[in-house]
Order: sequence, then C-alpha cells, then structure tokens
Amino acid sequence: MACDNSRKLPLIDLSGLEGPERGRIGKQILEACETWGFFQCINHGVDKSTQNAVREACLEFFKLSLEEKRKWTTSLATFEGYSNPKHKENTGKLAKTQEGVQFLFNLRDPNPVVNEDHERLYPSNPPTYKPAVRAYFKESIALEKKLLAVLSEALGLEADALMKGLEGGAGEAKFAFRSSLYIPESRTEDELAGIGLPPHTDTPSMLTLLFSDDVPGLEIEKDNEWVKVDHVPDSYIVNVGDPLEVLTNGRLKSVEHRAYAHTTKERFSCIVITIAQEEAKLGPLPQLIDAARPALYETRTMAEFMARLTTVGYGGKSTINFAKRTAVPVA
Ligand SMILES: O=C(O)CCC(=O)C(=O)O
Ligand SMILES: [Fe+2]
Repeated sequence: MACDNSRKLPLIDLSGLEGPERGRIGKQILEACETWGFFQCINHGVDKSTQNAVREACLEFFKLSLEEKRKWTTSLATFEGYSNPKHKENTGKLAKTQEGVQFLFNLRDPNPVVNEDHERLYPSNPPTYKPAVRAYFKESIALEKKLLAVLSEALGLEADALMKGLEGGAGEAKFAFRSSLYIPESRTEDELAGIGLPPHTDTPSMLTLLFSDDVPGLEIEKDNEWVKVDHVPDSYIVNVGDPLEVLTNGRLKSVEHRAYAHTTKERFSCIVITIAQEEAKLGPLPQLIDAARPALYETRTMAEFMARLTTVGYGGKSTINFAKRTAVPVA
C-alpha cells in the first residue's frame, strides 16, 4: 500500500456536545466513523493535567530497569501486565513490537483491584502510577460513554443502544487501559513502517480512545493507502473496533491501522477501550437490519472473537472477516 500525505482525518470539536449543537456534532462523528472508522477530537472533557500526569507516570515506569519492570510481566490468561517485544517469552501470538503495559477494569469498580493476580500485574512503581492511571481512566470512561451515546442517537437509536448491544445479555462491559512506548530503531523509514505495531483492527475494543505525546506515529488505511495522522495538541484519536462494526451491521467501519517507530525519537501512546464480557453475544442490532440491509454478520460471543485472535494471531482484518456472513440470505 502506498502512502497518501494529502488527506486529513476529520477533526471534531466536542465543546457543544451537551447543548443545542449535539445533533450536528453527532452527525459529524457518525459520518467520520462511516467513512474513516476514525476521527480526532478536541474539547473532549478529559483534563489536560490528568492526561499529563498519566503520561509522566507511564514514562517513569518505562524508564525503570528491565528487572524491575519484569515484576509485572504479562499474564497470557488475561493479557494484563508488562510486555516487552525483545523478551517474547510471555507475549505469545499477540507479540507486538512496542513495549507496553495493559490491564482491565470493571466498569462498576474503577478501582482496579479485581483479584490478586490483577493487583500483582498493576505496577506500583513509581508510586504515582496507580493514582494517575485511575484518575485518567475515570475521565476516559466518561468520554467513551458520551461518544457511544451520541453515536447511538445519530444512528436513530436510544442513547444506551450501543452500550446495551455490547453487553450482549452478559452484564456490564469492561474497560481496559494500555500504555505503549515505541522504542527507536536504527532502520530506514521504509523498514520502520508498521514496525512499531503491525496492521490490525481493534478486535476486543468497541471504541478506542488514543492519546499520545507529540510524536506522530499512527497510520490509517483509507482507500488502499496509508494516511498518516498528524499530532493535534490535547486531542484524542477515536476509532471503531470490530464489535462496533458488527453491532451497527457494517454502518461503522473497523479500519486497519498501524503505528511506526522512529529512528531516534521515542513515542508514547495509551489507549482506553471498552470490552464485552466473554459470554456477551455480539451481532447486528435488530434495529439496524431490514430488507434493504440484511444482517451482514453472524452473532458470535466475545469469547469466540478472542479465541480467534489468540489462535490466528494479531494483525490484519481476520477477526472481523471471521464474523462476516458468507452468504447473505434473500430477504
Ligand atoms: O499507538 C498508536 O498510535 C496505535 C495503538 C493501537 O492501534 C492499538 O493499541 O490498538
Ligand atoms: Fe489499534
């Protein structure tokens, strides 16, 4: 795929979202999710100091010695904890090439002490880490919920329709946080494309909120070309994940993207994502199926999506294609 540097990801100002401008902003978000699967937003309500604190705490963690960081080495059972591409023993088929830490939170309890294992995988060094992530997480969840509600309304549905769809009869969704450090590599620019994070769609994530430092690195597939995303200060990059494409019967697009490493600069990014419970049944919402647009996807459980991800591996569009119906019945 070639690179196209002339096209720009839609940038949406959310400042009027709770007022009379809500309908217009909702339409902009919907259109961006239908055509790009991505948008960038400003005035999103997450405090700048909260964002800065999380970035600083995460960077401080990444600066620790490898021996120290490995105290929180990833558990393959939950994908939580610290992973390092140069030490692959614990990353299995999900191996990526950036260094990262990830953990899950329950929606009802934003204090992420779910069980002993979870607590063990959640870094306590530096001491600022947990409080900074917790505060950041709370504000990001509020933004996730706000965006899912406005998207539901823009689709002509009740405000809670998408969140209910993600619950899929299995109870409240979970959220996860992942912070990543893209380590500089001494290779040519061409070789570095996709080295940071290979092309993929977001399989477990309904809606991904990405926040990064001022070093750009994300590329999005658009009409068979890679489009680089510029850094916009204090913004979020938001994208549709596989479950949201399935729930909206293909109206919103889960689009392939990748991230590149740089030759000299480090890059920090972190994501907050919404994840269905394992038993949740994910299929097109009945309100979005009709004779003109029959169901394009099978209903599958979240566990089936995850099993597909761990057996086939991370990358490409294989998990979303797995949910597609092979033959669409005549209505
Ligand atoms: O770091 C980035 O820019 C992209 C991260 C991403 O796509 C992911 O974690 O799924
Ligand atoms: Fe992603």
